[in-house]
Amino acid sequence: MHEFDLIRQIDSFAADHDDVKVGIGDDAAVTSSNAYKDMISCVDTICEGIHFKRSTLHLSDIGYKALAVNLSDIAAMGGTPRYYLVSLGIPAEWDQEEILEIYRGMNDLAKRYGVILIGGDTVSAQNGLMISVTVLGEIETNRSLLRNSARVGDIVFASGTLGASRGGLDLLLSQGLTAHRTEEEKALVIVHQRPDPQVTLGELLKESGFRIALNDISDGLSSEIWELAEASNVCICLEEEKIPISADAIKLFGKQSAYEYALNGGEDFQLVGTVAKTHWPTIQSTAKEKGIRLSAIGSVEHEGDSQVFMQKNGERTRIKRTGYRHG
Ligand SMILES: Nc1ncnc2c1ncn2[C@@H]1O[C@H](COP(=O)(O)OP(=O)(O)O)[C@@H](O)[C@H]1O
Ligand SMILES: Cc1ncc(C[n+]2csc(CCOP(=O)(O)OP(=O)(O)O)c2C)c(N)n1
Ligand SMILES: [Mg+2]
Ligand SMILES: [Mg+2]
Ligand SMILES: [Mg+2]
Repeated sequence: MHEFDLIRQIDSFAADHDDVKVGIGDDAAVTSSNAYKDMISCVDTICEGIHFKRSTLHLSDIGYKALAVNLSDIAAMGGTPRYYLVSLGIPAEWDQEEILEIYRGMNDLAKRYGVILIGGDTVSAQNGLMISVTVLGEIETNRSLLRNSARVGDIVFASGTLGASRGGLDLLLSQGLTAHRTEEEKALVIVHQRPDPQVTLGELLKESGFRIALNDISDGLSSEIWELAEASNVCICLEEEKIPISADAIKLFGKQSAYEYALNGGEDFQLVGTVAKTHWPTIQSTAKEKGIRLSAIGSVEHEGDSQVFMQKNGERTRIKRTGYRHG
């Protein structure tokens, strides 16, 4: 199985319909709701052994993260999350109190964003806990921020810092859940266990009214930037020195590994996007007023050929799409 190939083949079953504004291929689907609003829907699943182990997430973190990864996809559309449904596949060794603790973690995050649990499904499973969350959100008609909106001359930007989640995962896999940790170590671990979905930033970018292409960083910057380039059919060049690498990751793992984690580690759940150069200072300062860091990390150079390069000291190399891939 090859994740991206499989999805491309599955896409041939998706019929066109006037009410489907965005189907397979972006962070979430956009469908007509009424004259004023579009509905935004997404589903992401996390599986024991693949997305978490008992040694990497507390029970409450499993719930928190299962919802957070979906709020992140709604944020990547500029949408507002409203409702969620949860599907569970539960192996025999998991007991009821453990599952309820997972829900407590999910509820912590749901309350923060006013997202309401409206249903789900519960089945037994043979190997490993599986938790799949569907989030339904909304946005004003035709205002979604899509991956295919990048244009020549745009600034490429990223929110927050990158590489922390993969650093945190390294620490958790080597030290376990309950180790005594330094402040820097704690900071990385918390990003891995309880990533902060950028819903406020997504809404703020949408509110700007500017043409903005947007994607969230689940698989890694290298992979997400390729998705923007391919969806928009443009060539993007990033500047290595401008990538906002987590300072804690640099301190603990050194600059080279931290850079690798920022590019390919994934699960930072920050946003990466593009905006016209003239609008960049406005969105950067609006975000700053809300305490959100946005960094310019590159630019969109030409169209007609999707490519991504990394530039350093005047030399450029083609970025490999080495983010996380299932299969
Ligand atoms: N099994 C599937 N059937 C139908 N659509 C799918 C399937 N898996 C993924 N997709 C769609 O493919 C696109 C890419 O999915 P994915 O890479 O998981 O997005 P993201 O990284 O934003 O969560 C999305 O539009 C998603 O809805
Ligand atoms: C135990 C463990 N091993 C490895 C990882 C790293 N990892 C698992 S899935 C993943 C990518 C993100 O998940 P995916 O299902 O591809 O999310 P999507 O792109 O659909 O949002 C990463 C980096 C992890 N979180 N935990
Ligand atoms: Mg996404
Ligand atoms: Mg997904
Ligand atoms: Mg996702």
